[in-house]
Amino acid sequence: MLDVSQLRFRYPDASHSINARRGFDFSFRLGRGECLGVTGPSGCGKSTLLSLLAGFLTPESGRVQWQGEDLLQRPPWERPMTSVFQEHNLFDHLTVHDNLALGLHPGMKLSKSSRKKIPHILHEVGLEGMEKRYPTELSGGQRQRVAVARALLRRTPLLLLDEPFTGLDTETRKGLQDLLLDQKASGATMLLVSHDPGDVRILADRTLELTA
Ligand SMILES: Nc1ncnc2c1ncn2[C@@H]1O[C@H](COP(=O)(O)OP(=O)(O)OP(=O)(O)O)[C@@H](O)[C@H]1O
Repeated sequence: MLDVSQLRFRYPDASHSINARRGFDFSFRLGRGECLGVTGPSGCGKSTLLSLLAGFLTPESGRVQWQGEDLLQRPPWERPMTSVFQEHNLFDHLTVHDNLALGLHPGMKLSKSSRKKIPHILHEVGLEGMEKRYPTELSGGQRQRVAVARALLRRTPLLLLDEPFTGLDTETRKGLQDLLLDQKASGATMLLVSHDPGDVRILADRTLELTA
């Protein structure tokens, strides 16, 4: 279970937003294999919550536990989670293949069976044959699909998804949703930030509605 309790945070320079000045306070619990839809108006703190969980921001106080273990003590790279943000998920100087290989092994040392996973996942996200392209040679939606593919390959127990379907056509969106539903069925726990009630309805078991 992911147990987030009274996780408090305030941006040091929050002068330009009432919401951020007041500070944020998040509490919820999420079981293994569940998806929490995080919704609310622009600026209510959805991305802030994901950054706190991922360890990119440090809370003033509160608790984040996964399976009873305190995650706040761990640096971002040692937390059992993968994030997909709205953009800037990929390394522009690496090919699609190498971006995915990094998801499988930090030193890109892949076994034979791991190597086979790359063309397979590219096929699954509708990008077969694009291994040698660089992210700058892809559309925004294609880059997003590579980012989701990498998150799926990593198979971490927790997935933090911030508007992962932005800019995707209906068919691609449906394909990625099916992949994420499969991942959920095999036990992945997810937080899904989305403005789209349809995405939330399809993937989320519960919603956390944040207010501005
Ligand atoms: N680095 C920062 N310094 C100061 N304030 C910030 C910083 N980053 C975000 N904020 C403010 O904190 C609030 C929450 O931002 P956040 O990005 O979490 O909102 P959000 O709910 O994800 O919005 P959106 O739906 O538009 O992506 C906003 O008012 C934003 O202006």
